[in-house]
Amino acid sequence: MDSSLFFPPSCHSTRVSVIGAGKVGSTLAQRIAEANLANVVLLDVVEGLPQGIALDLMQAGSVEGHDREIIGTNDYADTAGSDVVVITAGRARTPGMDRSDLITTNAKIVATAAKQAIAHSPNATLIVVTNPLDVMTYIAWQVTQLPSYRIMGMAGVLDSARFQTFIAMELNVSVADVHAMVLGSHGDLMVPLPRYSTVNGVPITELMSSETIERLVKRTRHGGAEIVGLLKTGGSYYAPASSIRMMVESILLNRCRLLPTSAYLQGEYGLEDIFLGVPCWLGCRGVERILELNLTPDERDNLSECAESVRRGIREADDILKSLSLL
Ligand SMILES: NC(=O)c1ccc[n+]([C@@H]2O[C@H](COP(=O)([O-])OP(=O)(O)OC[C@H]3O[C@@H](n4cnc5c(N)ncnc54)[C@H](O)[C@@H]3O)[C@@H](O)[C@H]2O)c1
Ligand SMILES: O=C(O)C[C@H](O)C(=O)O
Repeated sequence: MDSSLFFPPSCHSTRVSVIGAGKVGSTLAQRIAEANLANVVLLDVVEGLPQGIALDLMQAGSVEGHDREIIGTNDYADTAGSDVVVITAGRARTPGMDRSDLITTNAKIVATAAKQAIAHSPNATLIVVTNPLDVMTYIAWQVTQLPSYRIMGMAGVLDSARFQTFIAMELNVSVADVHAMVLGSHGDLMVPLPRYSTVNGVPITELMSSETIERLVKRTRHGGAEIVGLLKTGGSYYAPASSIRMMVESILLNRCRLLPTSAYLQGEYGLEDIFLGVPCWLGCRGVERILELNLTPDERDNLSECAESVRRGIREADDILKSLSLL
């Protein structure tokens, strides 16, 4: 029998490359394959790690019932032609650390990873996850020179998911009805927006006292540190992987969902030349459009404070990368 009948020439399958096969990267690979969104290439510097995880995930696929290919590799050539590249490579913080303490280690990792990944996939949309998030997204943009709409950072979906969870837990209602919005930087200064957070359209300001809302806002701002304090050896990864999956899906399926995203600002919210969390429509071109919400003077001031702290981080990262001739 002619075996070519069983192996027709392969056609283009959507491909997502995940750089960094640690907790977040490997969980994301699982989420993407099990949602049947795309084939996945998982890359790490540790030999055997991405290969082992990919093989394990492929074998899970035979039970989960998807035919997605998951490749593990240490070679960027295997990521060629990716539609989306996600960077999760780098160190995670441990108790007592701030995300900004990771700048020295992660700036170098992200700069090298972004450059190599985009060299092999020049048409990809790039999503940065490594912390400190808004600083690392700026670094990736600087080294790749991608058009700004094709590069973004994931944090707002995760921070909003945390706020949504805490609201649902407090009111004892289904989280499916809760929609929340968190803007700004991925750090203690982030800007949760109770005015734009609702239970099936009803603003939470109608459902809770201002003291309760303030308590939930504070818990959201420290949501990452709360998990780091419990896990001790690193940070969260299930909710981050779900959040990245949602962004990847909106891009690959051109769903144009309105998601809080660290995006390049060129005058929006009175800010320029910075990546910061703002509401964006994500579609096949990446950041299709940024929504400028009406903010109160306090909310605007909080956003400016976020921008200042991100700028300090960018200056620190730039100095490190220049000293290493990476910029
Ligand atoms: N933006 C967010 O909301 C968010 C959420 C969770 C985690 N994070 C961040 O994501 C990063 C990864 O977290 P994790 O829990 O998966 O950490 P992890 O330690 O489990 O995994 C990191 C992986 O990166 C790999 N790596 C290191 N240098 C590399 C390089 N040059 N090229 C390729 N791979 C390299 C390591 O070998 C490791 O496997 C951390 O910086 C963490 O703070 C961000
Ligand atoms: O808190 C961390 O260090 C990881 C991540 O940014 C998170 O918010 O869970």
